[in-house]
Amino acid sequence: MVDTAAGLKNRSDTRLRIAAVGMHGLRDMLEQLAPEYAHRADILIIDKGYEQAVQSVQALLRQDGVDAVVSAGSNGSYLRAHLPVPVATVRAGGFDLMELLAHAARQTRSLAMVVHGQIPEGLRALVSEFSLPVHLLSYQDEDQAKTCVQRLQDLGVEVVLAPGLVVDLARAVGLQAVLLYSPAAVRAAMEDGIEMARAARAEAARHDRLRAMLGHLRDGVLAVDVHDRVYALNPSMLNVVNLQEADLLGQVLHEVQPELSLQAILRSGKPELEKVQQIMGRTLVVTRLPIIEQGQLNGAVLVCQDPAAIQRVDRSLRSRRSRTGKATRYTLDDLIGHSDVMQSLRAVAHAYARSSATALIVGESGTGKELLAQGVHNASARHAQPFIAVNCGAFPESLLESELFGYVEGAFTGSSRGGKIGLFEAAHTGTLFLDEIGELPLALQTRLLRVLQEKEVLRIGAIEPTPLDVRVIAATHQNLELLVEQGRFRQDLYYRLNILVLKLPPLRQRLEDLPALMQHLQQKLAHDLGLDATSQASLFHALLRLGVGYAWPGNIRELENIVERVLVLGMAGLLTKEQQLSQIVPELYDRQAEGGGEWQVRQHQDEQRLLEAVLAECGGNREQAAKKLGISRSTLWRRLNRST
Ligand SMILES: Nc1ncnc2c1ncn2[C@@H]1O[C@H](COP(=O)(O)OP(=O)(O)OP(=O)(O)O)[C@@H](O)[C@H]1O
Repeated sequence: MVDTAAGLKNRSDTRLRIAAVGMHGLRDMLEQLAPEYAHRADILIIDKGYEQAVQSVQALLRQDGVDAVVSAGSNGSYLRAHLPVPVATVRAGGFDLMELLAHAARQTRSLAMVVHGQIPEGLRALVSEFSLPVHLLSYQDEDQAKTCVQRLQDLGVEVVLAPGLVVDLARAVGLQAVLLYSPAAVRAAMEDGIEMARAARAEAARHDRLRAMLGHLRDGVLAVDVHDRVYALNPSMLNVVNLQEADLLGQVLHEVQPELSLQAILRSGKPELEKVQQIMGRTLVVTRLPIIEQGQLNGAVLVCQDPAAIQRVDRSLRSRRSRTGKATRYTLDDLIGHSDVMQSLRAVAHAYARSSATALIVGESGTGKELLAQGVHNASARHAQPFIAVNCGAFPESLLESELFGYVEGAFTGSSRGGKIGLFEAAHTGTLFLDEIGELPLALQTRLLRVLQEKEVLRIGAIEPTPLDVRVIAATHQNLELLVEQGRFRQDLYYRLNILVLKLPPLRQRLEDLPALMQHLQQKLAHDLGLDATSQASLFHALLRLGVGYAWPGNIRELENIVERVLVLGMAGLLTKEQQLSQIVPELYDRQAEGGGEWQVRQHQDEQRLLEAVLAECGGNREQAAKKLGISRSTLWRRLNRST
């Protein structure tokens, strides 16, 4: 952070130190008056002018420090311009000056008064009002002071009232000169100096505290004054903007770093809270605040937060508050099936995992939509972040709204204290799986569209939206286009969702995957149930045979249920013979469930693909293939012939 009080080392517990700078007459007066202030400050008298005086004060600053300087005239102005500490100057004027003037006018008719800088208007008025016989002259620097003395001689002035420098020059050419500064004016300057020193000490202490505080902050902080000039910043801010302190400190912010500009705040005096902004190629959460002191706008502060840091805190809060986040179990490797359609689906799913765009999974119930969604999430860069699944058809509208979007405290009667985060927020940085999206009521479709477009969520009853980074994967078993036509699904939302589409085929269209699926489910369930399934090989052969001729309306979930049923009953000794299968899995025997003529035709095609797949797997060995399918060699031969 900038050291505004450059001359102040950490001396908050030591005595104030005042450098009193003056030569000749002023020096004498300073020496005379210094003991009066000995109990309040160390007064260090410097009998030098201009550059030499600056060097002496700087040497003191380097040693034990100086809190303030007291000086007068052009020397005082010079010191003020060249030193980093406050400078109090002796001011000649007012009643004090009138008294001096009246006193001198009584002694001579040829009087002059010389002042440093502008001749005060009051002095001019006084001279003309009382018709005082006084020449008024002024000077800015040493050269002008010499010219001034020359002029005094030309005018035939006998007595001159002037600052120390002119007094010396005048006396050197034989003029009678009186120091312009009265003891009262010098005392007033000493008082000013002590007051300034005290204020500077307090400021330095405040500054140190602030610096220590800002140094510990992880957020980048920067402050500007009313003129947009940077006067404070911390190391974190330099990290954020990747700049050196000198690039910003003392600079006009909007000129050197327009992206950070605080001008709007300096104009409006209104805060701008937590805006997500790109700064130096980084996404940051930026807050801009006005600095208002005693009702006056005195500057502005910029706070830059790294969203990753916020998210870490946020996530731990969310995980404490939300128990809804499900652990994912599946990867894309768990999506069993070697059929062409499944192979290309897996490849497309891997490609979609690389994107963060909204994805839509279409498939009948039980085809593995959630498995696929989890697989995409786990193959994506978000895999370590939450995966949250919600079934849009499982809640009444009002409940679903608060589940999805959350609410603020007092949003409605009965709302919990402190409000509640919605599933969108709970899935922040991760994936939200919206199952049965076709069931989403129209009003919520509008809200969902807003979230997808704006990437921010507005809790029920809230005014400020919360920025959000969630990948949405929606799923449906319905024909969304048809729902759009019927006015039950928003067309714009449909187009938003219909970007990356994954179509899961029903099991009956990929019966060649049946053996692998059945084997996988058998092993998985046996493992889950702690059973040994190897003894049931013949039962499963029979099951596979039956399955090939079945329409599987419940798809893989149905297959899973049947496999489980056979496994459990078989192990319990209640199912020992193939013949008993008709009682255990009657659906596989029920021709009604096959769904009519069209299915029959497709079923034969599927059967053909299954036979060919198994045959290929066994390298054309019909005996092995028949064994695998649980049918006799002759049946296999017959079926292959029937298909051709
Ligand atoms: N290709 C597959 N490979 C292995 N298991 C699968 C496959 N597809 C689905 N499953 C299993 O089938 C069951 C149902 O899958 P999932 O819940 O993902 O289906 P869904 O389409 O989301 O169902 P619904 O639409 O009824 O919610 C799960 O236990 C899943 O593990």
